[in-house]
Amino acid sequence: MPKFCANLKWLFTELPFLDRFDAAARAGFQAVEYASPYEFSAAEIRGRLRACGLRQVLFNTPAGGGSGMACVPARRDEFRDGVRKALDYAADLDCGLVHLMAGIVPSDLSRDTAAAAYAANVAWAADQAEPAGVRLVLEPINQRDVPGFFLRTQEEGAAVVEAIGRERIGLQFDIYHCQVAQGDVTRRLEALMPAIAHMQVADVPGRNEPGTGEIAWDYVFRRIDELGYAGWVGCEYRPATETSAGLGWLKRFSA
Ligand SMILES: O=C(O)C(=O)[C@@H](O)CO
Ligand SMILES: [Mg+2]
Repeated sequence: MPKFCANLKWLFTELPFLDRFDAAARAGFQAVEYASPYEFSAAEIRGRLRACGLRQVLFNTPAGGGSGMACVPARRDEFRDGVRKALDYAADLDCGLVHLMAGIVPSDLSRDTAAAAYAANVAWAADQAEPAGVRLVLEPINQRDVPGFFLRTQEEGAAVVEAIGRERIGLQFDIYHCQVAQGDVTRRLEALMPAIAHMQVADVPGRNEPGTGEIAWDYVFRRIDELGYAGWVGCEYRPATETSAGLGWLKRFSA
């Protein structure tokens, strides 16, 4: 069974954000991820991580009021400031992965222009991240949840990873997005595993706990193990009722 970390943007939302670290630790998680630490000082978050004995696995570059901006040429300076800020937080929180948010292609921009900006921004960011000991990850997001998001498929993300170098950046394979956008999840896991640096899970269609929808998680988790994936899997789902009451799937699928 893979090792799971709690996504504190989606889980334990019954509590204020800084109280979610203790709740995650009490629920048995050893690591956490979330979208944005920036509303708090790194010292505040570091204090919670240390008090709860939790590891910080991942967070995102600043979203810029949306889903990032790496594909938008006019926002390059804002993008670069965000990467620098993310790397500062990553150093303070001893976080090895940062999700570089691609952004939505503006309606007046051609996809080729967005792709050129994205490639240049990812390359620049990888040059900043490498000496900081941070591996950037790129996540394709389905077009139903985020229409116009730049990275649409797992293969598009993997192609950028291969172009920049998988030892420098990786693919954030969110099984929920893969199922919604493309399906054929385990074949894509098999084909793209060398590029995958992080995974996330939620069931389809409700984006609730594994076991509440159409995905055969016992088979998927078995294939992830058989493929030798040693990274973390983020629990990025909306609890169907209350977070702790919904954690039974961890036992159900690990039996
Ligand atoms: O939406 C998702 O899926 C994520 O992983 C977010 O962190 C990106 O917005
Ligand atoms: Mg995700």
